[in-house]
Amino acid sequence: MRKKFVAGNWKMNKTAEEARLLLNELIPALEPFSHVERAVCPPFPYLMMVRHMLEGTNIGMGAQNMHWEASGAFTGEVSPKMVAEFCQYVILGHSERRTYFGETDETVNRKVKSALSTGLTPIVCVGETLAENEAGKTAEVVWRQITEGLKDLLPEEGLKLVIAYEPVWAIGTGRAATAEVAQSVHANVVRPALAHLFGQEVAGQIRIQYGGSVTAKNAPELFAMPDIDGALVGGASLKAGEFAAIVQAAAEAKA
Ligand SMILES: O=C(CO)COP(=O)(O)O
Repeated sequence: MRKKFVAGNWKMNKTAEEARLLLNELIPALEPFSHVERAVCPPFPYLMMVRHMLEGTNIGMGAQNMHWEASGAFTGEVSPKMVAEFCQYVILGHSERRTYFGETDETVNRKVKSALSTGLTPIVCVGETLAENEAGKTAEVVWRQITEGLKDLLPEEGLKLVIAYEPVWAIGTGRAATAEVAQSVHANVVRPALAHLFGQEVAGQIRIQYGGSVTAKNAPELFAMPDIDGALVGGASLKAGEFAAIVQAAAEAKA
């Protein structure tokens, strides 16, 4: 049985004060749903503050990116160790990083290996663009992103991964994939690609989140699907009530 996992990707949003206010509301609202794994992923400058605020709760925290090198002359970058001082998770290979910051399957692969060797749980994002989707290339693109992005890992490392399927056309558009479409990609592409790398048994234990315009309204339908093991939430994670309602939907899901 895979434990549902809902993470909020705040992206480049909120002032420190707004972040503090959001968490003041969010922490008590998330408290009752401890059988769902839940995490917030704030911008780097707030990690220390948020770590303090989450002390004594079982709400996790992730960073939104990191470099693969341990240290050195990489102006503006943050190392895996720096992230691991504060966080359990790190989002890697988000489509916004691939699109705007030149990340590739190869750099994602380096980052995943570094994150794992530093004890972080990578949330590895994959997903096709609208053009790729319309050209019927979803399976091909997602298969490549997984098999290249996660290559040369041992099955026991595979076990520690979380995958987020985030179709680019669904991100921030208000046009989420239907539960059936997301389920089909999770079950027919993502999990088989994981099985190809790590074997069926390991693949069956890896959580696959869906991301892209997840709201309190569409979350119950998504979470009812057998291979949708949670969500990576963008816009809706910036509002305490909305994010808590998504976590509640995960807590109440039958699948
Ligand atoms: O990119 C996302 C999470 O990483 C999804 O963003 P939205 O929920 O705003 O569509």
